[in-house]
Amino acid sequence: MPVAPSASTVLVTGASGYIAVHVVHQALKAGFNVVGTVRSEEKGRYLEQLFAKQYPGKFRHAIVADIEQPGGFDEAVKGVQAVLHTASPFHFNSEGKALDALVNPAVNGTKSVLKSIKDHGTEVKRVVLTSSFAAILDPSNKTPKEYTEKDWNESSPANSAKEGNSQNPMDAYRASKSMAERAAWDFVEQEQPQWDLATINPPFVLGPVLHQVNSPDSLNTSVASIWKLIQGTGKTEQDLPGPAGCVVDVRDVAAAHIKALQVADAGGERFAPTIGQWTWQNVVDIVHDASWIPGEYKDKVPKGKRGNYDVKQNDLSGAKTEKVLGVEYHSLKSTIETTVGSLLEYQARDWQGAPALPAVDIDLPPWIPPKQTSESGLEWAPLHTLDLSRVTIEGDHTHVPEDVVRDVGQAFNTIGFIYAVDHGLTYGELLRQFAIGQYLLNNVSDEDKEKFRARIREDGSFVGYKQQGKWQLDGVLDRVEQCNFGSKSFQPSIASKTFPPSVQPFIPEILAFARFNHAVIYRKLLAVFSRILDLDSEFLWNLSQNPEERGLDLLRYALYHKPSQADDDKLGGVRLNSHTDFDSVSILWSQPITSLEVLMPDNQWRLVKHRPNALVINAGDALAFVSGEYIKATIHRVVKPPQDQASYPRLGAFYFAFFNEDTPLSPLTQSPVVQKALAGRQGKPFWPAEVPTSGKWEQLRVKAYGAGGEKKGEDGHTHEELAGRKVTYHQGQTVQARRQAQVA
Ligand SMILES: O=C(O)CCC(=O)C(=O)O
Ligand SMILES: [Fe+2]
Repeated sequence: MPVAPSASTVLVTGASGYIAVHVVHQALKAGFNVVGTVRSEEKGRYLEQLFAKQYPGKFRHAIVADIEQPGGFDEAVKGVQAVLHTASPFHFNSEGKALDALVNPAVNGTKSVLKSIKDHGTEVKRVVLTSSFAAILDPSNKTPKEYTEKDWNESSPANSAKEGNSQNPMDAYRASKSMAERAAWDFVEQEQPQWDLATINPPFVLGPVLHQVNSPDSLNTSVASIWKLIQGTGKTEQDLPGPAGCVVDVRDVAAAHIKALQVADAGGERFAPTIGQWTWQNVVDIVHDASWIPGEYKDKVPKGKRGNYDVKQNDLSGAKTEKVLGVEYHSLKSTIETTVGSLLEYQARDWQGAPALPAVDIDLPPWIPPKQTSESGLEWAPLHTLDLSRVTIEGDHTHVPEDVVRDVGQAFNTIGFIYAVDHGLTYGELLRQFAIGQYLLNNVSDEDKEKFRARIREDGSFVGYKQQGKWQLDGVLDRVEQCNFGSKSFQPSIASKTFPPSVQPFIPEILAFARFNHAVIYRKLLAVFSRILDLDSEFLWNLSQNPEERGLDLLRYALYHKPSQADDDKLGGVRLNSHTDFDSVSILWSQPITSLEVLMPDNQWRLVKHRPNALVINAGDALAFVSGEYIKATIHRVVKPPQDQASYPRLGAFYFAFFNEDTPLSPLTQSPVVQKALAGRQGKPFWPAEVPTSGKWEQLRVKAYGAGGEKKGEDGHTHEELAGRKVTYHQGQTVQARRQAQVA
C-alpha cells in the first residue's frame, strides 16, 4: 500500500529551489495536492503561475519567511499527509563562521522542522528529506572509492567539532549536510514520531530549469557551471579530462522524492540517485554533438580530446534508487542538452517570467528566436493594438468596452489587420509552442511527413503535413512546409491516424494551445466583431462553438525555407503569394522574421513589425462575407526578409478560426451595419448562385490554392471564380520595386 495515497496533500518546503520545483511538479503529476513553502509572496506567485494551467487548484503556496525560526512550520504542516523537506538554510560568506553560519543552522533547522511535523502534522505518514552525497562521501577516505547509501561522511562532522568556526567552507558545507541528516535520523529514533523517514542524497544535479531565475548571476551553482561553459568562461581545455564527480538529472532526483512517498519499503532508507561519474570532456562532447546548439555557443566551448577518460575518482552507486524506487535515469546526454536548452530559453525570455511546464518528459530543443532586423528604412504597416484583457468573458457573456468597438471597427473597415496583446499566454508558453512546432517540422522524418500528408487536392483539407513543392506560382514551387491540426482532428480516434507516432505525445499540449486560441482569443475577437456589427456580443460566437465536433479551425506550424536565388528572383522575392484568408479570423503569433506584408488601402505593401508575444490578427473571407464586406479580408503575402535575416529559417504558428462547417456565409442582414454595407450593391445579389457554407468555401479555396487555375485579368492581377464570386490574387508591386522606390 502506498504510504501517501495519491490525491492526498503533501508539503514541499523551500518549494522555489531548483530541485524543489521539480519535486512539486512531479508530485502534482502523480496526483498529489501540493502546498509549497517559500520565503516571499513573489516566489509564491511565480510558482502559482507556473502550475496554474496544468494543475488548476492543486498547488498553493505558504510563506515561511525564516526557516530557522522555531515553530516556523507549525501551521504549514497541519492537514498534510506527507512532507518533502527540501529547504535548507543558505548563507553567503560563511568564511570564518563555519559553525555559526552553516553547521548549526542546518542542524537546528532540520530539528525544528521535524518537531513542527511531529507536534502539528498529525496526519503525516512519511517525511522525505533532501540530503546530499556530501553526507555520504567521506573526504578522509582514500580515492577512488565506490560509495553506497551505507556510507557516511564521518570526517567532516569530526572536523567541525574540532575546528568550529575556522573549518574551511567546503568541508563545513559537507559537515552541515551530514550532521543535518544525522540529526533527522536521531530525531526519528529518539522521538518515535507517527511518521517514518526517507532521505534522498543526490550528487551534482543538472537538467532542465523551472525555478525563477532573474539573471544568469542568480543561477544555482551547478547549473551556473553549464552556463559558464557555453559563455566561454567555464571549464578550460585543461579541466576536461579531470575528475568531475558524480551526476544526476534533476528530474530523477524529483522522481526519487515522489517514489519515496509512494513505496512502502522506502521508509527508513537513504537513496542516492545517480548515473555515476563523469568528466567535463563528456559534457563538451555532448555539446559539440548537439546539432541544435547554435555555433555561436559551441565556438566558445573547449573541445578537448573526445572520449571517455579513465579517471581515478570516487563513484556513487545509483542502483538502490533504481531497484527499490523504480527510478529510470535520464542519460547524461539528455541531462546536459536539457540544461543548455533551458538556459538558452531563459536567455530568449530575457530572464523574465516563467518557462512553460512541459507536459511530457521528452527532450525538446528550445526555439531560439532569430535576431530582429536592424535594417533601416523599412516601411511598417501602422497597425492598431487591441488589449485583449479589456475584453472580458463572464460566464455566457463577453463584455467589450465601447472604445474598443469603435477603434477596432475602424481598423477592420480600413486596414484589416491589428495587433493584439495581453492575450493571457506567457512568453514562455509561446516559446514552448514554437519549440513544438520546430520539432514537428525538423524532427519528423520525410517518410512520415509523406505518410501523414494533408489531402489538399483530394479532400480540400490542410490537416496533416504539407511538404515543400506542393504549390506553384509562375512555375516556381513553394518552399513552405506545414503541419496542420484541424479542430476535429484532435478527436483521439482521428488524431491517432492523422499524425505520426512521434507527434502523438505532444498532442495534449498542442490541443491545449488550440483550445486557448479558440475559446479565449477567438471568442473575444468575435465578441468585438459582433459589437462592431451592432449585434449581441455572443452572436458570432454562437456560430463557432464546439469546434472539435463541428468546426474547421486549423492550427498551423509552418517553416519557410530559403528558396534558390533564381526562384527568388523570378518571383521578385514573393514566397507566399498574395491572398486573403478564407477563414473567419486569423491569429498569427508574431515571430521575428520580417516577411509579412499587408496591402494597405493606398495600394502599397507594408511590412508587419514583430512584437514579442503579440498577435497579428486579420479577418478572412468568411467574416467579410457575413458582414457584407463591411469587415475587410485584407490581402497579404510573405516575402523575402531583409538581408540580415536571410539565413534564418522562418518558423511560424498560426491559428485559423472558422465558423462551424454548416454556417451559411450570407450577409447577416439583421445587422444595421451589414444592411448599410449592402446598400451600395443596389440589390445585386451577394452570392450569384448557391450560398456556400463555411465548410464548402474552405474546401473550394484549399483545393484551388496554388493549383494554377487562376487567370490574369485586365487589371494586372490574377483572378479565379469560386462559388460564383471572383477571388483575386493581387500582384501589387514587387518587394524590390517598393524598397527601391523608398530609397529614392
Ligand atoms: O507567414 C505568415 O506570416 C502569414 C501566412 C499566411 O498568410 C497564411 O498562411 O495564410
Ligand atoms: Fe494568410
